[in-house]
Amino acid sequence: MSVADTSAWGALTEHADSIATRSIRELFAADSGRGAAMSVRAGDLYIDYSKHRINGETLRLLHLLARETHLFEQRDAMLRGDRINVSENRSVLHTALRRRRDEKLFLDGHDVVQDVHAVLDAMGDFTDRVRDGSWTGADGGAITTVVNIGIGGSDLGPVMVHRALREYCDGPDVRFVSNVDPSDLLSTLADLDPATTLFVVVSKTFSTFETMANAHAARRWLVDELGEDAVGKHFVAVSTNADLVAEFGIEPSNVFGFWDWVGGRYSVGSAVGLSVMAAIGRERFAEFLEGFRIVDEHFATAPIQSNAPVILGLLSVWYASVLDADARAVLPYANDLARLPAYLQQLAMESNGKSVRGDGKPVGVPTGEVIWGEAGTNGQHAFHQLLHQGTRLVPADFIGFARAGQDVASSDGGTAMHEVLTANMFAQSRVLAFGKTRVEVIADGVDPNLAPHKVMPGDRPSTTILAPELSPSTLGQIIALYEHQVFVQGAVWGIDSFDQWGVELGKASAVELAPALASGGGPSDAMDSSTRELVAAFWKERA
Ligand SMILES: O=P(O)(O)OC[C@H]1O[C@](O)(CO)[C@@H](O)[C@@H]1O
Repeated sequence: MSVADTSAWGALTEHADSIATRSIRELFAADSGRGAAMSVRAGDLYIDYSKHRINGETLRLLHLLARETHLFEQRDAMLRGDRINVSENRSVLHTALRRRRDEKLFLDGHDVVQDVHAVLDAMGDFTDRVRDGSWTGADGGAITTVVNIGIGGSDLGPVMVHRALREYCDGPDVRFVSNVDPSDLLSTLADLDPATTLFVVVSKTFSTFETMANAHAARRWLVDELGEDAVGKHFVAVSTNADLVAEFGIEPSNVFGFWDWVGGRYSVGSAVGLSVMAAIGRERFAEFLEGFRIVDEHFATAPIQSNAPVILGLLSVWYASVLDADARAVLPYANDLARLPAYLQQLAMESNGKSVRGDGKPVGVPTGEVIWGEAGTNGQHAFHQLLHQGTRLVPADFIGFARAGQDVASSDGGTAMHEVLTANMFAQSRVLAFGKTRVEVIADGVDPNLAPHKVMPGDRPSTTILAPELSPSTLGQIIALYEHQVFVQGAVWGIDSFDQWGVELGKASAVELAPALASGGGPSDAMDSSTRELVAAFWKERA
């Protein structure tokens, strides 16, 4: 059944008209306990969802929507390993990656938790050796730099986590190459010595064009300097495709596997996190996985009223589908989380940027969200103007931390910079929600002619996620929170959130066009007129 055919859907669309008559300011005025009532804890995360365009009736109807779309049955099906990725006939078990060693989860009669821990042990042994210098390069020296080559889910997770846990990195320098733009690889290798460099080629399929192009170029760079025999000491792989890895020349003992039941964008807790483990060590990586597990447990067991991913997932459906919001801003008030918006773009948009349901029928309501953002306070000096006074509805997620890893005094010498940062975060969500009326502006002595420019409409929704500190555990908790939020959206919409057919045609088209841009190529009459002219312009410029 389409979400649009549920009784909750009809009631929510009617309810949207009535909630539109009451601003967030009015909703707060009517209930002095709203801030406490509309907040929830998941593990170490305190999540405030009070500054939304909702009241008790909205939540009641969203809960009804969850029940009518069998959200909890779908959650349980995912967690026990049913093949809920219907278009690829696969289980979806990234949650198995964070199960404890003594747990069991049988898939087709086989305990996958044992497999997960066997790979984690192998990753731990390998990264211990890289970190303590006993894994040596071809000339007997220790490895000082690890270069992760991958793209999409084989890059965004490791990049984001490595940067987020910067203060925990005490292993080799780790760098990332993803783009097929040669400048990415060349600038990364420019100051490196092949003798002390280790490449981790990460590709679930081991056939992604960009990754293979970069891996082969890196291989040539290494072999030119150290010879063919050096490859085994300087290349390891993370993949589910053992045959193609062997063809590349990487020894089976240097391959860290994962499984078809881990989607690329859900894979940072698998062997895809190998370079992160090299940077932070196996103990910290275990804490990272434990963070995920804490929120997995919460998602699996908390009642609907206090289940954070369920609440956040239903709220995002409310905005995206009922209130027609196209976008959501993700605003981490932590510079080390600067890559979180990019990571969440893939997680949310590759998962739910779809218009048909798992059964191939149209979803029938607007789906997906354009996720974007920037670390605070930088965003305040760029796009917050539109958030505050523009005409578009853009719900925002603020993410902050009570403690900074390192802190310094602010300009007044008394306040710490982290306190200023957090004051900015709280101020932004407050101003977005409550705004400033004309009466208040004029009471401040503003010229009435200028007042319209200074009125802040308010009524701009946001969620605030506050954690004690940015640590491996809290980072795992935040990622799992978002993973499950995305699951909830997809389940309500009836979407298969775990395939990505939409990116395939573009890849095939690039392969088809490549000869026209390679030497001896050029425009052809078979091309559409725009592509033909672009190819012609490309060749003209090259000449
Ligand atoms: O790990 P692979 O197989 O190289 O794929 C990389 C990325 O390409 C995609 O398949 C499509 O962009 C992503 O889902 C995936 O994360």
